[in-house]
Amino acid sequence: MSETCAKCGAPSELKCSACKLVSYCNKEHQKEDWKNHKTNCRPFKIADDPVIGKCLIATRDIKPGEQILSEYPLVSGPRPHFVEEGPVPCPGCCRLIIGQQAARCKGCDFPVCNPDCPGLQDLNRHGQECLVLGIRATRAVDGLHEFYRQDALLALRCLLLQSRKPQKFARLMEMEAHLDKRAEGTDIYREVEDRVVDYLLSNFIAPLKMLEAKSGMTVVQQSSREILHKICGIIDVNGLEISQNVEVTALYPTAYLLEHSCLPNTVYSFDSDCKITVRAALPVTAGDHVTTMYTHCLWGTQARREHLRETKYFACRCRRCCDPTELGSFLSALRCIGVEQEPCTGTQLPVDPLDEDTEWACDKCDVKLPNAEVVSLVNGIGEEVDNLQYSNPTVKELESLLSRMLTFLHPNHYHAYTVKHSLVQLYGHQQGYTSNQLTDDCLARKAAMCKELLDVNSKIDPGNSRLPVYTGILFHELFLANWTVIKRKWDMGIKTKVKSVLALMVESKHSLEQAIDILKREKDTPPGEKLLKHVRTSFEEFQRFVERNKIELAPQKV
Ligand SMILES: C[S@@+](CC[C@H](N)C(=O)[O-])C[C@H]1O[C@@H](n2cnc3c(N)ncnc32)[C@H](O)[C@@H]1O
Repeated sequence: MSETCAKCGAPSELKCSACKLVSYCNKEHQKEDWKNHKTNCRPFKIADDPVIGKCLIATRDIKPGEQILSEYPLVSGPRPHFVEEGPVPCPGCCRLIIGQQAARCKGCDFPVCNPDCPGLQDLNRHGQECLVLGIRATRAVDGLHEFYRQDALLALRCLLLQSRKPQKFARLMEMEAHLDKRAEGTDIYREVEDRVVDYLLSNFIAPLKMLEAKSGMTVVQQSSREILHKICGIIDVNGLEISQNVEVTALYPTAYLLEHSCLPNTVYSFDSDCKITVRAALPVTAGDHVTTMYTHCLWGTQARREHLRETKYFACRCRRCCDPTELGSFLSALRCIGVEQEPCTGTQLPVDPLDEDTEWACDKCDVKLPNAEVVSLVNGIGEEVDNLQYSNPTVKELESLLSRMLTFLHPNHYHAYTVKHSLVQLYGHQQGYTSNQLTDDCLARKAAMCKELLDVNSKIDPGNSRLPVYTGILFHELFLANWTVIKRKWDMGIKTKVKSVLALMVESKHSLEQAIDILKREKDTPPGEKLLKHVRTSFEEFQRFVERNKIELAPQKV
């Protein structure tokens, strides 16, 4: 980022407010430079689409890795999850704490990480809401989660913005809340009414209104039920979740306009002050919509579309959703078992993936399946996978479930993917399957599984924007499988003069380089940082081996 004037080179503090990428020493130089800067400033415009609403359209070609926007949130706060038990976020810093054992805020008695947490005094964080929460005189004895509802804090923070930062409040109120889909009588209305609206109104806003009437001073101008419902809708539809040791939800002035695609062309990251930076993950051409992903990349089309319908109130029609094969990944596909007299080896795919009740048809025989049957089969297998995953499974248990599910599911089905991704991390590590104990066949199976899953990832996440840690793990585990094979061969005197060994060395180096390249961007997340450390250690060991044995490989970039 430039700290000298883009026009004259003098020290400068005034940044272009749109892109924050260039600085000027004064307004005149900024104006004079605009002709030159406007082609590099924010590379998008805001458009209004009849289906999507407001969205961002690229105004020039953008290369992968290039910054698209960077900005601070209008407001941020504890993620509004309904918490019935377990850890809760500290209202000062949003780090998770055990409420029952935690210290309490001196002002309002809410559980906090530490009474001196700097966020407790900060007006942009807990500082202002604390004054309102402190109005309630009673303190919790039992039912801590009912008494101190962290899930209502962000809504209160948004409400209080109107007196302190009216412009930010006005921008917030422009956001889509989908109130028509959250009207009285819906489950979400009842949930929000009970958990947030009644809670805030009866415990804090009503007493605040009495104080306002007595003093003649107004702290919150608008505090009706309707406005609180609207705020909760805005948070649910537009909030971005930040999970870096904290549980924060934040609302951004421009980034909220990123529309959804199941094949997004951007990736975003946050710094410790919740500043978001959005970069291109794929090449973006002038005129393209600038997109992100609101749902889970590793879910099949029906699960993703249902999630989007229920939480964001729209029907996704992106390229991946329209394609029965999901871009050739076959993530939702089933195996066709044919009929009794004529077993089949074909693949069952949805006839119309955009129809929630689509028929499924085989690509080889005439067998068709009703959607209800597919849903029941897939949900049943999904439950088995979840139950097994929670029980710390053994390799044998996972292998057995995988072999049973593959009677009905395509090998790339997302339930099979989950089991295989666990298996590749246990082969070579779990007792009985450590690298010394693995048979050559098992090593070959591990490497093949890694490659299958990497192939799926390259189709559904070509920009490595959604699955970087999954992909990093796969490249590293592929390296570990190959590495064990190489060392075994080496010990038998089969060295790089043998073509297959040299090829394995080259593949190993490539796997490590790919893993490091992808994980470098994840170094600020706890799982990314931990994995990157392991991969770098493997890379150093690999390099020492190459040097010691004077092996000639293509030049190394990392
Ligand atoms: C975070 S907001 C994005 C800004 C919004 N378009 C607006 O006008 O304020 C999310 C909402 O945008 C719309 N949206 C986003 N992506 C969409 C898509 N791919 N197809 C249809 N609607 C979409 C939906 O109404 C969704 O609930």
